[in-house]
Amino acid sequence: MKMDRRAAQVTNAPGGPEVSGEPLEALSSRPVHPSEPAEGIEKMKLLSAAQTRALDQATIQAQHITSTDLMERAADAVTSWLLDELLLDYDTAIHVCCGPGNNGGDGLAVARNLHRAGYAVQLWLLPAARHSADFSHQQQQLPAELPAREIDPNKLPALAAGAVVVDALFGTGLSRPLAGVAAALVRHINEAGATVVAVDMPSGLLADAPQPADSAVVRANYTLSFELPKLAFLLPQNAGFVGDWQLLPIGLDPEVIRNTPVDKHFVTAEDLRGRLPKRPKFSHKGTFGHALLLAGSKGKMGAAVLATQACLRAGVGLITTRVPAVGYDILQISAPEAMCLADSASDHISELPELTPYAAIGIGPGLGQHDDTREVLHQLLTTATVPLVIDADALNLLGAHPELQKLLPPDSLLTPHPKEFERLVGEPARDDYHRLEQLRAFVGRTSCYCIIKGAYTVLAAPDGTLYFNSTGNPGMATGGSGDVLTGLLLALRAHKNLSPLDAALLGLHAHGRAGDLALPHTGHTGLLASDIVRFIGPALEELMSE
Ligand SMILES: NC(=O)C1=CN([C@@H]2O[C@H](COP(=O)(O)OP(=O)(O)OC[C@H]3O[C@@H](n4cnc5c(N)ncnc54)[C@H](OP(=O)(O)O)[C@@H]3O)[C@@H](O)[C@H]2O)[C@@H](O)CC1
Ligand SMILES: [K+]
Repeated sequence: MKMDRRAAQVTNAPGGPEVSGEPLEALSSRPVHPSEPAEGIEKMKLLSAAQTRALDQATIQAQHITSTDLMERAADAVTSWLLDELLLDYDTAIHVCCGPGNNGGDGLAVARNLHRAGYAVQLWLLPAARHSADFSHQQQQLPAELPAREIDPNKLPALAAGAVVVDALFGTGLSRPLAGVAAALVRHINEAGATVVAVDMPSGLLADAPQPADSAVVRANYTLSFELPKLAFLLPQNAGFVGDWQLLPIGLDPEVIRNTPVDKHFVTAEDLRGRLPKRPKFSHKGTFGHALLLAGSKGKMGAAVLATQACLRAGVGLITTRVPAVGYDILQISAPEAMCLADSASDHISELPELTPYAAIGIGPGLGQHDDTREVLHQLLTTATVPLVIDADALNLLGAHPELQKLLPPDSLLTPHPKEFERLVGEPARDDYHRLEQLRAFVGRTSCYCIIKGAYTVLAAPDGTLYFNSTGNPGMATGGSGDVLTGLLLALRAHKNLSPLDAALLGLHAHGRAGDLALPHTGHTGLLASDIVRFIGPALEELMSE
């Protein structure tokens, strides 16, 4: 068997050239106003398990098909993926393990497809008191030469290391942690060393809620999800179960998806393309705003430099960077396009400059947590009347002095990583789901936008809607990457014609995309924050209106 271990190609996710039914041209020519919500971010809604089942039913009604037809589509999509992407050999042992519901029904149809195509399939059924109607229908369709054997808990199937296991035990219908034979089989699969391909969900994993820590969950190499991703795929605690996830289109009804209300989105390039206004021919530097950045302290001037450079590359009209005196030459030499305002203190920032000229203000990269700097932050929060982007030590100061959080102007954008977020809210999260609850509570309390950085950075809007970013790569987990994000976001917040939400979504996407564009030149290991800076321009260009 030849293995093709590609990364999940979420940006190649299924879908036509339309965004939520609205032609792209219409989106790009749409006027954008600062208060406008991010309409059209709905290409990849994150549905709950119950909503997924409802979508299944609604598709069947809307398209006048049977549930078996839909199951056949799902099974055909999985079969094609196995043949085209996993590049199965005819002599590879393929074990298809089926549960009692429609996930098991998918598995039966896949086994039948593979068997007909001449592959060496062994079919295993979990003992169950009841089966779904579609499962029973699929069972009747099995050819006589493909026996379905019931799993014997005392003699679990022998799974060789070179085998492929298709996990079709449980999908979105999982209602409780696995126990008994199911749990024993899952643990057996996990220990086998075979290549495990999960149909729709790794069995034992809930689509949208945590399961008890010691639950049996399949550790899949690949998870093939139908049409839309699940929240569970985007959380670090589930990475070991989900593996590389892929989306297989099965024609679920776009109109029904559009009308399904959700509070979580997976944001794709298709959602954002055309949302960044093109630079008009007669623009001048005032059109794109004058940003102020307060950053740097002795020994941490690199953060100020990287954020300044990123802000410039993201198309800001002008940037003035406030640095401690020690950083003046460093910044002037490293970012000659920026203006520099040196503080009277040598090693830290101790004075807030006059704020009148600025369209947006960023604070935090390399800032340090000196008492004087805390006072500067305090003054900034009480006097600023323009959008704020708050990062790094400014967040740590907010965490150490919670009374300052009450002063946060609405619509400020905070950019913590998980540890900074924990300091900000003053309490460790029990798990990734709890962290999302904390995030929602935080933005509800402060009326701010807040992200939590990670493989799928999540942005929470003040109304609690969550937006998961789809770009980026592990090479970006490197010093200075966050400073680059702050500079990029600052430039977009200074942009006159972008709403706070669009600025944040475009900035997060472009940051990850710039890292992805840098990757062929650097590899994961050699990727530096300054490489991300280099590709901000091309990444933003991809999102620009015609
Ligand atoms: N939606 C779509 O777009 C499409 C969906 N499709 C497919 O359908 C799948 C969903 O099918 P599904 O609803 O039948 O649920 P599924 O995951 O098979 O399990 C339900 C069964 O398991 C049982 N059970 C539950 N927990 C258990 C436990 N811990 N231990 C033991 N038993 C447990 C439960 O019994 P009960 O809870 O009633 O006791 C019931 O019998 C979906 O993931 C996808 O693969 C595609 O075919 C087409 C497009
Ligand atoms: K499964």
